[in-house]
Amino acid sequence: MSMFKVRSLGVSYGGVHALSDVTLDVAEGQLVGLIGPNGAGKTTFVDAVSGLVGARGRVELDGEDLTGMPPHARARRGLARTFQSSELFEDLTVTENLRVTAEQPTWVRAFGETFGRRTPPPSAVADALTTLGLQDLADASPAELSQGQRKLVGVARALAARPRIICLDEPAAGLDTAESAELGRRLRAVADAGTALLLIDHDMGLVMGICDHLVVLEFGKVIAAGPPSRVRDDPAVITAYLGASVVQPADAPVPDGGTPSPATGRPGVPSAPETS
Ligand SMILES: Nc1ncnc2c1ncn2[C@@H]1O[C@H](COP(=O)(O)OP(=O)(O)OP(=O)(O)O)[C@@H](O)[C@H]1O
Repeated sequence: MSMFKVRSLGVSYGGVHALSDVTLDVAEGQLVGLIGPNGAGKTTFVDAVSGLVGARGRVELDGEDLTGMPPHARARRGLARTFQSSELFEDLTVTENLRVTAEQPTWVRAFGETFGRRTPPPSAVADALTTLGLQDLADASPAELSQGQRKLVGVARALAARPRIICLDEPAAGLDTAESAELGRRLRAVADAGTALLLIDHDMGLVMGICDHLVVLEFGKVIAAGPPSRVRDDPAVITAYLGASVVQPADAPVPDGGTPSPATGRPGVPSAPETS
């Protein structure tokens, strides 16, 4: 059953219709990928559902209407997100970075509990470190971490707030293949443990390999949705990624995910990862 429901979401920046009538569902523990060429509206979607930009339509979490709520109120109800350029607090250890989201000031906690709001338990930080495989780095400072580890800490920090869903905006950007694969394994573990994920990324090996369901945007509209195996063969998706002028036979080799097509400069057609 759908836990996160978005209905007919629309966003316009002046005359630019960045999103039009986008509907999307995420079930508990489901990992849904939101993909599309550059400028398709993916970040705008996350900005809109998290309340950072005004939008038409409706956003619902666990049956509660979030539409019109400010970002902090949506976060309090369990909607977390990461940013494309999410930075860690460099003066804090990994554990302390997680505590920033996990621990609320006493008065906020008391106020929230009075009105029945969720309060993350003390184990939230330890659980997030374990799920992301970061226990051995708990006392490290961000300067000591690799790029891949920093991304894992960013996800752990969102997870430490015990959200119902995390929207991840390009978490694999800048990672090498091995780091991206490790991130994928950890994201799958987060979802399998019950936290829903909405994953935006241009790394098609990652997206195709771990997502349960994909939604594809082009020019702010949904052009395809379904399981990865079906979406990757959808003619509208192939055209969106390669450009309308390029006709690609079904069995033709495809460029790697994220590699610009020479014809269009757009990222490669979604391709399934190789399985070993
Ligand atoms: N603040 C803004 N003001 C005006 N136009 C904007 C603004 N933010 C985004 N846009 C436009 O909205 C459209 C969608 O942009 P968005 O960043 O959501 O796409 P995206 O799919 O996330 O792209 P990318 O994969 O490159 O990150 C684009 O045409 C973009 O130029």
